[in-house]
Amino acid sequence: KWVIPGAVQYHGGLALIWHDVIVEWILDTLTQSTRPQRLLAAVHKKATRGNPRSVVKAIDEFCNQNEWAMNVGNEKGSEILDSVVSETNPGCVLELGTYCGYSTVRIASLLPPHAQLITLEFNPDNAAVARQVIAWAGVAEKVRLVEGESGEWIPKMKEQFGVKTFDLVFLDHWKNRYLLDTKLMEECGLLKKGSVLLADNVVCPGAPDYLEYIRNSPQYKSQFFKSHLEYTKAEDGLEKSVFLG
Ligand SMILES: C[S@@+](CC[C@H](N)C(=O)[O-])C[C@H]1O[C@@H](n2cnc3c(N)ncnc32)[C@H](O)[C@@H]1O
Ligand SMILES: [Mg+2]
Repeated sequence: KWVIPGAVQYHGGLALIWHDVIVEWILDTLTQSTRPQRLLAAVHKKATRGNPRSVVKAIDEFCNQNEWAMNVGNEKGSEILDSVVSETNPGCVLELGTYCGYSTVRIASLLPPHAQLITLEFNPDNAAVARQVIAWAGVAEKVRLVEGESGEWIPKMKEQFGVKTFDLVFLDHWKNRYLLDTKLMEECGLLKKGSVLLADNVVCPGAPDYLEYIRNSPQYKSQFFKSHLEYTKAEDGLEKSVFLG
């Protein structure tokens, strides 16, 4: 366990430098493994195969007790992401940024029968871990994990996967891509009246250009949900934006 200075818990920028750069580098060096590999080991040890909520719980325990990781986390997950998924009851979902599959499992476990979730991840090591986490959770048949860059794959969604439009898009990849990929989804005709965009980390690390666009565009009705950066007390939140067509 790490004794974390108060400033690191409450200051988003410091928290990210500490957990996502310094501690990760130290632990990777000491253990000769990667954070996603350690997270996967915790899933295998603590979660029940075929039980998605036990996978989510095992990852949250690992991140609260052992080491921070960039999953959406339990606070934002249970209070915002789960509610939006349940209210939207989507048939077709796109997730941008899979990492280890934590939010993928959370979303997939709430989908109605026959719904499909496509999740994009460009880091092959993360994707390899995510595949195993998704399989362990027993939600693989609802999930198509696509390895590659969002900018390259969004334009191929219709032709490669037969997608008409997405009912829900969870944006949680690198923050400078939120705006570009939203405009790309619009251009590619992937949004319809009522499609919901849910963007994580709009405060920390922050996506100011995205917020400026989505809050001022007459094509969206947008709402902010205040919360905290995953596994910390630093300010963060999600932006839910409904496409009005
Ligand atoms: C914050 S993590 C995702 C966390 C995950 N949604 C969760 O809550 O469990 C962001 C991930 O997006 C991936 N990523 C970043 N930019 C991307 C892009 N343009 N296309 C595909 N993947 C991307 C990164 O490799 C990283 O694994
Ligand atoms: Mg996030």
